[in-house]
Amino acid sequence: MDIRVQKTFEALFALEDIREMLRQSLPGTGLADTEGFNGQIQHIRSVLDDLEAGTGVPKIEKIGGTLGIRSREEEYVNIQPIQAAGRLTPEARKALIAYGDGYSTCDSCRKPFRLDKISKPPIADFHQELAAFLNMDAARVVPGARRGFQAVASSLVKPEDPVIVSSLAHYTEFLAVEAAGGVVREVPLNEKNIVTADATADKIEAVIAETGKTPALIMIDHFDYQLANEHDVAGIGKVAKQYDIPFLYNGAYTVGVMPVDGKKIGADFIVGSGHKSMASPAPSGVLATTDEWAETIFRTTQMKGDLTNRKFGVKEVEMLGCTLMGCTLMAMIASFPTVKERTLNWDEELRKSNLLIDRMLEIEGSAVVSEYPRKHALSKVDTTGSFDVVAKAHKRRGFFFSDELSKRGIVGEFAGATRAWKLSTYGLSWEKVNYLADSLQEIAEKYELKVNRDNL
Ligand SMILES: Cc1ncc(COP(=O)(O)O)c(C=O)c1O
Repeated sequence: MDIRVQKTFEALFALEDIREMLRQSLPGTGLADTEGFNGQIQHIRSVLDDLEAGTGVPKIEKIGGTLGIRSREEEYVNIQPIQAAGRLTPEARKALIAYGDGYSTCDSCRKPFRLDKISKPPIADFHQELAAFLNMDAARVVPGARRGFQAVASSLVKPEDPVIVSSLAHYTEFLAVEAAGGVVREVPLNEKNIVTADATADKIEAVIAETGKTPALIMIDHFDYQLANEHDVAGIGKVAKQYDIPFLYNGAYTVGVMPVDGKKIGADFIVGSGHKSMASPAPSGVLATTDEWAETIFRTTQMKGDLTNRKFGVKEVEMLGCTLMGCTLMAMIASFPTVKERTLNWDEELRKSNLLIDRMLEIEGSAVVSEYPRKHALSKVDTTGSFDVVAKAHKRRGFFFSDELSKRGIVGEFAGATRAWKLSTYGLSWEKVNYLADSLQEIAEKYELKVNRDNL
């Protein structure tokens, strides 16, 4: 179904739901049956009827505007670097409405009273599917990848313990280590801005020589947030085994967009971000582990009340009992079939990413800062020698570029950024990627920058 039609159906269902809720909560007030309300529902219905009959063109923009629906994906080419793979599926949007109440997932919570054990809706099954999806033994949902780092660091890192991270590690890894009292030790990048297995082993040796302590944990991002370069996680997994150091694989930029096999990588922990890469609302994420570590990370409380003797033995300490409740989790579950499916199309996403970068490199003075050819849909480019030259002489300065892009229906770049900036092609159709590439070259030529189309 056309995405605009799908969204319109959703809007209709939402309005009908709201009307029903108002009828139930405020019966007899007529609030739910005003002329405007019913008229709007009627109007949307007729538009959809026309569409079905093949006779009408829907004025979706108008309907979307009335309901406040964000329509950036349908009407624009959105190159926002970090939102692309987190955008919700229509199924997730429906789940948000249906499960909006905070504890709505808990209606059928029965013994042993824990989120990951609930069978209706099928939350327990989802946890198993998540673990299988990552080829790990156990999984929990967490409020963001950062809470996954925190759970692991808090379980394994003691005060003053060194923890190995990448020189491109995300700041939330630093904070997780700091909260546990540990100290980060960064692995340097090689000349291609990659973290290698050898450099990791050297850093471990250096830390042992300096502190007399074996690091308590290694945390490495498969693709980092600055350049989206791919780091040698499988090699680092082997090094971690050799030194007997637990290894946390940060899949914030991979879990949900490309296949991730925890056992193959040799990861003891896999952390993913729902709102970054799993078409889920914030804050959501996943923490998966092996049987070897599950009891440590998902340990249950031993605490007993001194006056009441109360115990809550089934609750997991690091999860604070239960984690994602209500619509956040249900939307994650609703998107999961699509998410699983789309990881199989990663090669195609890479072809689109490379097509765009190739065409951008045809603009004289443009460069790619990320490794190239691209292995990710997110890239950092440097247009200091092209669009920024124009910006310097333009009365709108750096904003000329955003003006030109938005005139062409392209959004999501950081307004005013004409030097080094990030963009993502994730989820864009071929048509949109080609249009984007054409537009960039068109803007370049408009301002007399040379475009070498030799590769075409
Ligand atoms: C590489 C990387 N790791 C972790 C995170 C944190 O993810 P979350 O927002 O799910 O906690 C981010 C978020 O920007 C990231 O880019």
